Amino acid sequence: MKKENILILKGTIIFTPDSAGFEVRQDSYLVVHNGIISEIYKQLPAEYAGCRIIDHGNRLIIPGFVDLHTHAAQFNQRGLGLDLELLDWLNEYTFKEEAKFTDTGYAAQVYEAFTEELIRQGTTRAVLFATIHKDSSNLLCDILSRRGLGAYVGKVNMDVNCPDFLREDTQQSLRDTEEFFERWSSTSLVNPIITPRFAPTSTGELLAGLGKLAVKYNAPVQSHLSENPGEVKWVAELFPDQSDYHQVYNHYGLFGQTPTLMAHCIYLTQEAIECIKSNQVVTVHCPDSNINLASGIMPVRKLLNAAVQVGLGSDVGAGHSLSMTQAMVKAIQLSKINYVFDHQCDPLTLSEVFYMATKGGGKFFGRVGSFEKGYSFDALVIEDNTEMAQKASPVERLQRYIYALDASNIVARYIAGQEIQSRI
Ligand SMILES: O=c1[nH]c(=O)c2nc[nH]c2[nH]1
Repeated sequence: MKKENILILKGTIIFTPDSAGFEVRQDSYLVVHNGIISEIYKQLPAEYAGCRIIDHGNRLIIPGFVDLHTHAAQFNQRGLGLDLELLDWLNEYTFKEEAKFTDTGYAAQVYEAFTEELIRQGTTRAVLFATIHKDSSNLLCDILSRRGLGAYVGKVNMDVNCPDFLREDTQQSLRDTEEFFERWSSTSLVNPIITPRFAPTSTGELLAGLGKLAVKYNAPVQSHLSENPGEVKWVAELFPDQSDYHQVYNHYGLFGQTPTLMAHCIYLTQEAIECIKSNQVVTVHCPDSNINLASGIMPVRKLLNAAVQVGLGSDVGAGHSLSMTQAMVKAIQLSKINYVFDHQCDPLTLSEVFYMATKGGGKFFGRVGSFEKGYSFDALVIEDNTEMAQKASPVERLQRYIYALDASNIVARYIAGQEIQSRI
């Protein structure tokens, strides 16, 4: 291996090989070959003599964060209309904001700012909704690629039950989606994902066409599921032939037939939980959004006990921040509120939410989110040089960073072995 292809970082290394606890390697060397983790050493072997070593002293080195669900086009709308529930919030604010993305000039401005904030917050991989507009969706992929981020990007599909200015012709929607796939399928860090907005804004014809595209491109799928009681009732009225909300997606091959993410998953029947599990659908907990729109509390402990995969999402703009540390904190806080009312459901632990925000969510991207051998080197270096840091254990320092410090404590970011610069 040529020495210029080897990167070595020294510091206090923390990650979660599984959700039960942290692996801590104090004062150690993390060795990366061509962007892939090779080994962690306490003493650096002689073969690495002469390689470039970045010595971070006592700083924490942790995996980069994975945001499994957020809406890039809603970045400018953060904090607005959050006294409404889902369906009114969509009609009063969200659809009007997303309509602006016919203008690629506006899209460029928003998507540049959004991408900068993702980087600043330490998110290294994200699964994104754009809008129905093909040109501005392409622009989002261009910007993410240029900045070196890892992402799945969805050109959104909607052909019914939405304002005229956002309603697509079904066949045009499918053609645009296929063009988007042709353009982005074989790129390395930024890839397309099939994205019907949710069942209510989709005809059966659209869902059937998207199911065929998912098979043709072996493409991942994302959508929303069972977020709000009014939405769940509406889906039952719109799709009377399906026994349950999730069956609408399942019927059209959009529920685990290829890797699938479903955001929210709050109001799930036992049948839905079993289908999610057997189809290996990944559920996404969006605590900030679920609080803001008074949607409810996702039954995370119940899903984990049923061996369902759960990741974390910031869900901007219903969530008001792209911070994944705040998503972790809110996931724990919500689980504690839930515990007060239901002692059967233990609160989430720090290592469980950290796992969700790193290796758990990272699985959707492959070997991402951990520092085990063979994983992509996606990492953050955290500076917490306070008096408390001198006295605390590494896990206490991580806990304090997650709860009480912020993005300004991130001093370096790596994605697939490349250092990524925040401009702030
Ligand atoms: O939180 C949400 N944000 C959205 O944009 C959306 N669309 C459908 N369902 C949704 N939920």
